[in-house]
This record gives sequence, structure tokens and C-alpha cells, in this order.
Amino acid sequence: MAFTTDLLASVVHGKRPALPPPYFDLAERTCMTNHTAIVKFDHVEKRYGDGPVILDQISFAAKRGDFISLIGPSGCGKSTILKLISGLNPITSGVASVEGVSPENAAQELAFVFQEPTLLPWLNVQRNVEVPLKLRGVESTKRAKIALQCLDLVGLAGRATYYPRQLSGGQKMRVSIARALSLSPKILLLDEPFGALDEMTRDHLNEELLGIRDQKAWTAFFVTHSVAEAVFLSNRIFVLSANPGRLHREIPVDLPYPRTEETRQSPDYQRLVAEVSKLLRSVENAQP
Ligand SMILES: Nc1ncnc2c1ncn2[C@@H]1O[C@H](COP(=O)(O)OP(=O)(O)OP(=O)(O)O)[C@@H](O)[C@H]1O
Repeated sequence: MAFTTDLLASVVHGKRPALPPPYFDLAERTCMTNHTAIVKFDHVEKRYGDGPVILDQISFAAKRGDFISLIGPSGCGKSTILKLISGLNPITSGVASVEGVSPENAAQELAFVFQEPTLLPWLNVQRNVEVPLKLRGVESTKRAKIALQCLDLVGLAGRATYYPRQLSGGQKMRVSIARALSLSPKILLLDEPFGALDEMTRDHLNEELLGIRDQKAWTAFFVTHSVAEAVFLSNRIFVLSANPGRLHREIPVDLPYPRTEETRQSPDYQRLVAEVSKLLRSVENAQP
């Protein structure tokens, strides 16, 4: 509670708050960041149909520009949280908001990147990136211009006329990211986007993703099973427990940006990876 009071004092008096302890309570954090939340969940519960509770009492507030990774045991509800934020699936109870409105009414603020690049094989790279723009009725010259800009951003401007079959796995994922960015989303939802890639490609793409974010500021929710990836990318990590899915702990990652290969060699990074791994193991071992 002390940190909440400090933060409120900082808002009222313009003072810098005391730094939070390494781990702090998510419910408390929610109270603190209401005024700047781009995504806010307040005691959200989710059931599919009349099935069991999948997510229980999920509360958090994401600030603009946060990079939040969700990590936890298989089936704990990480992807479900992304679906609720996107409005693809309704919450069962509680309150959820995106940019101050219900997720269903904020679809234009978001874009999704999935583990599979889901490119259309009969369209070339540029046309694939244009698909969401076409669906939104953007006219062809403007579509082409935006698509090429986004391909440039992911380093694939030279592959615009290639077909998906002519690309590597990492290149396909870059196209998928370019397609999501074509909509200029304020929020990017990424569901294990690099899970199927080898470690070196994944490391490169992690660095590129942060580089792209420097140019096109968006708030990210990133589902991963890799602790190293979560620590590398995020300023906040939510560790979930399962059955039902609950937000177990938040871990702030205060490593400075930009993050590079040197970050991975730093003792602070390695200490955090070890701490989060230990926490994750304890959550997995405690599963009913
Ligand atoms: N459409 C659905 N209908 C019914 N149950 C669902 C549906 N989608 C997900 N579930 C259930 O919700 C729970 C959480 O699934 P979810 O995919 O969100 O977990 P996850 O943490 O992302 O899992 P993983 O790490 O294995 O990808 C699982 O028990 C799953 O079976």
C-alpha cells in the first residue's frame, strides 16, 4: 500500500515516487496506474460457455508504451487474455477496457500476430501485407505505399514481389509483423510469434522487434514460453498460475533500452532470467 500512496503523492505534488520493490502486488499496481491505462482489467473472470473458470480475478493496468510479457504453465490462459483484450472473445464478469472503451469497441486500435505467419500462398509479400488495409477499404495506391513502408521497417522491402514459399521462417514472421503494423495499431498482441523459430533467428527478431517499436511506438502484450525472451523484451512480466488462471506476480524489468546482445551478457539480465525461471518452476510445481 505504501507504494500506492507514494505514487498518488507523486501525481498530486509532482514528486518522483520511491522505486517499487522487485515484486509487488498486481491489485495494488492497478490502483496506481488507472489514470494512464491504455488497457485495464478489473477483476475479470472468463469462462467459455458454461465451462469452468479459466481466468479468475484478473486485474492490471497497462500504461502506454508498456511491453508486457505473459508467461505461465501451458493452459493457464495466456492466449485467452489476448483474446479478451482484442474483443474477439467476451469477458464473463468484471470490467475490461481498451482506450477507455470496451474491447469490442476498440478493435481498430489493435493488431494480432500469431505463432503461424498465416500468409496467403497465392499472394506475394506486398499483397499479403495489404490484406488488412484492403479489408478496411484503403485505396490501392495508398495501400501499396503503406505496405512498402512496413516491409522496409522489417527489412524486407527487397522481397515485396516474392511469394511466401520463397521465404524463410523468420522472413515469413517478419511479413506477418509488417502486416500487423500496416494498420498502425496502438496495441500489438503477439501470441508466441517466434515460438517455432530457431534460437538465433528468435534472438535477431527480438532485437528487430524492439527496433521497430522505437520507430512506431505501440503497447505490446507478448505471450511466450521463453523466460529469456520475456526478460529481453519486456519492461513488465506477468507470471500466471493455472487452474484457474490467475496473475501470480508481476516482475518489473528495469534493464535499460535499447537492448542488444550486450544486454544478454549482462549480470542483471542473467540474474533476472534466473529469478523468473525459479518463480515459473515454483508456479508449475504448485499446479493442482
Ligand atoms: N474456445 C474455447 N472453448 C473452450 N475452452 C477453451 C477455448 N479456448 C481455450 N480454452 C481453454 O482455456 C484454457 C486456457 O487456454 P489458453 O489457450 O488461453 O492457454 P495458454 O496459457 O495460452 O496455453 P498454452 O501455453 O498451452 O498455449 C485451456 O484449458 C483451454 O482448453
